[in-house]
Amino acid sequence: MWIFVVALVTLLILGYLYSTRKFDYWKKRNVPHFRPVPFFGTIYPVLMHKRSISQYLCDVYNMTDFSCGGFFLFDKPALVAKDPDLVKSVLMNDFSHFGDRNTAENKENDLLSAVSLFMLKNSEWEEARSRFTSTLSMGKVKAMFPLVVDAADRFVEHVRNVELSREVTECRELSIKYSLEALSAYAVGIQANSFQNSDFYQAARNLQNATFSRIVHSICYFFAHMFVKPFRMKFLEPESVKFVTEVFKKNVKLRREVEHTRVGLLEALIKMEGEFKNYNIDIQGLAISLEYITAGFMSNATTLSFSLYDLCVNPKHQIRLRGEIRSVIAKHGGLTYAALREMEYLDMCLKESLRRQPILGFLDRLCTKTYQIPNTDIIIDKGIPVYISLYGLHNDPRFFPNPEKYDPGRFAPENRDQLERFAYLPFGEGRRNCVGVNLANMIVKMGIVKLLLNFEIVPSKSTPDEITLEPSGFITIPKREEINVRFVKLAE
Ligand code: HEM
Repeated sequence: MWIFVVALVTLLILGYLYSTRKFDYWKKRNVPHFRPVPFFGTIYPVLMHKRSISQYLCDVYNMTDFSCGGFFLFDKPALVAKDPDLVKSVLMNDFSHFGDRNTAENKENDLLSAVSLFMLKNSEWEEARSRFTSTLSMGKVKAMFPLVVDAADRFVEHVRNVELSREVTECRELSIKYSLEALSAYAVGIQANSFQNSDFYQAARNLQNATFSRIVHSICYFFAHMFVKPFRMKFLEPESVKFVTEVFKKNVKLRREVEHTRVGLLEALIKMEGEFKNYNIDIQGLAISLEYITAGFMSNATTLSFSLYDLCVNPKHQIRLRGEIRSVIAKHGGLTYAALREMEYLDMCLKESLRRQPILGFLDRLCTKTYQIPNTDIIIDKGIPVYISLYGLHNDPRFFPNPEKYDPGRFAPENRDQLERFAYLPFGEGRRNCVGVNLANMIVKMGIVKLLLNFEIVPSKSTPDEITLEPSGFITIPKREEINVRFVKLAE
């Protein structure tokens, strides 16, 4: 018994000493920081599900007026870059020090996530990025336009047949269906039939569903790497990955057997077999197709639903936008790719919604070489994660006066010069920015345009004054059943 007690006390003392050994890291460097507690560092609000990762990083951002703020991931010091010049250095100028993300490496148990562009590191990332980018050239995105129009037409048809008779429509769920419909025809080569709640829709929906287990896994992938390998964690829900993999393989096989004239992602992935070394279509190819869905469809959908909410509760902007849409379409003789790109007010509205609710609330980078913060004597070591809080920057009154106000005018051409470029980063920046930005813009804008051409979006009896967010997961998610609106048919 005594031996057991002594062993336990010794273990606790050793654990305490180990977990606190770096707790003077930020103090020594005069960087303002949250005060850590043994074993947990400063991130217990995230572990207790009181704050999402994004909210927590915003708390660090707001804690200080200094150019950066420190905190502790368990025993490990980490930094939030606050000053836009420092943000620029981390994301762009000093990319050679910050080329990787601080995500767990887990090739053994979770190969498909490990080879995703989001997770890859070093030279493997460079190669994968050029493969991924080649599937999203301007020409390819333009070629997707008819597929997106088709999906948007089915979206309108669904609203007309099903939603118009409802008092309340939950906008996010609806946007998820449209977004998957718009992406899957290109990315997996099938019509998703989301509006009929198909099996494919269910599987894609579940890939990153905010269940307790997925939330724990994503917190560990970003913040607590030491648990990922021992507990054989997987970033995406395994059963859904299996389902999407089968659909992918079946459709690749079909494409090989029958020559297709359509230019889709699968054709591009097959073509890569002769073009890239270190490329296997069943691993790297599948990872690209899967990442279109994981990185793309929820982000598009949530962005669209926030935009529709903003237009619903700001009717004067909705009316102005509808006016622009009609006049640009009339000028072009139809809703063409060029017409969509010319809609300036649409662009301003979307930018403002992404400012208020960035879908990824933070960017993360890993310091891979000792680094001196410019114009200071602060040196940070290799291995220190550096975060950029998009919530913090996008809601900072220094860069966006009255940040709580919905004001698309901030992004009007005449105001663009006043914008602090590195304080507005909904798609990230630098060489690791969002590879799907053009496609995302096309899909989200098309959804807004088609809906506004056919319907008025008005508040329902349960439309909230403000959207509250889930304090979990790593992407921004509104609370369940939160974005409620009502669709009303426009007078002919
Ligand atoms: C409105 C929708 C979207 C938003 C707001 C969004 C936002 C972002 C952000 C903030 C990042 C991190 C950038 C950084 O660290 O600097 C990112 C990365 C990424 N996004 Fe998107 N995204 C959207 C849609 C898409 C789509 C449609 C795709 C795919 C077709 C996509 C694929 C990716 C990939 C693969 C990365 C990782 C890039 C890399 O590490 O090289 N995203 N996205």
